[in-house]
Amino acid sequence: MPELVFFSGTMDCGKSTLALQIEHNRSARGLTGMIFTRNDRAGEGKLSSRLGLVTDAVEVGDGADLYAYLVDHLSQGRRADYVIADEAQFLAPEQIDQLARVVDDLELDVYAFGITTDFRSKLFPGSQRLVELADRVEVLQVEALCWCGARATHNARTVGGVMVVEGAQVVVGDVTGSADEVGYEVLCRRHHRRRMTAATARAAALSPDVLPVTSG
Ligand SMILES: Nc1ncnc2c1ncn2[C@@H]1O[C@H](COP(=O)(O)OP(=O)(O)O)[C@@H](O)[C@H]1O
Ligand SMILES: Cc1cn([C@H]2C[C@H](O)[C@@H](COP(=O)(O)O)O2)c(=O)[nH]c1=O
Repeated sequence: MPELVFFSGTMDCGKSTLALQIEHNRSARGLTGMIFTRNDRAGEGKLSSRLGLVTDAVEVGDGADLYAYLVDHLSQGRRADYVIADEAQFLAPEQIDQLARVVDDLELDVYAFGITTDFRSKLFPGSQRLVELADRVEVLQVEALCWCGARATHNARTVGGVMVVEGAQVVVGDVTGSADEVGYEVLCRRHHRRRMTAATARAAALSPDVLPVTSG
């Protein structure tokens, strides 16, 4: 039976790498994938991984109908044996419904990849719909780690290394942002709640307030 599978995790846990591996393994067996993405850091119409691999993809625009796109593609006599949707958190809930219809009516497997929650630990609407509709939700096995060594479960947005909690839900960026620009850092829940990033933890450790008091 074809399935809608949601591969979810924090930023930087290997989702796009797995998407590219699934694509590689299937195309090596002569299958053809339809690859959708939206707002990849590498630019429009790209699916990229931090390991350096990149492939072309169909950039999903606002209001695009993914089911109609596939029906049109197939009715032109072109092939699609399975579907990959990366950065699926950026898709609208209706587009997730369309992907579910691709599974049920076109009988294609759909593999969706995305982060579940935003920098405020709120569900992205697309991810919420995926959790509601997916046949399976798979959590990535390679764990991203918080600076404290615990498993990272949350995405923090940072400016100059300091966690921020105000701003638009969507701001494309990376976990390797330079000091003064908007970036992201993955944290465990404890440190996300305390808004303690690697930079602020380092600063706190160096603060004279926490140095041992010397007598005399
Ligand atoms: N230089 C490197 N050497 C080995 N693995 C790396 C390197 N850089 C990144 N990675 C791996 O790639 C992962 C990020 O992969 P990516 O597919 O871009 O993540 P995601 O799509 O989940 O944000 C990291 O968690 C790490 O495991
Ligand atoms: C937490 C959070 C992230 N984003 C953006 C930042 C990146 O461009 C993508 C995630 O990509 P990745 O391949 O999983 O690293 O999402 C955002 O727009 N808003 C957020 O709150």
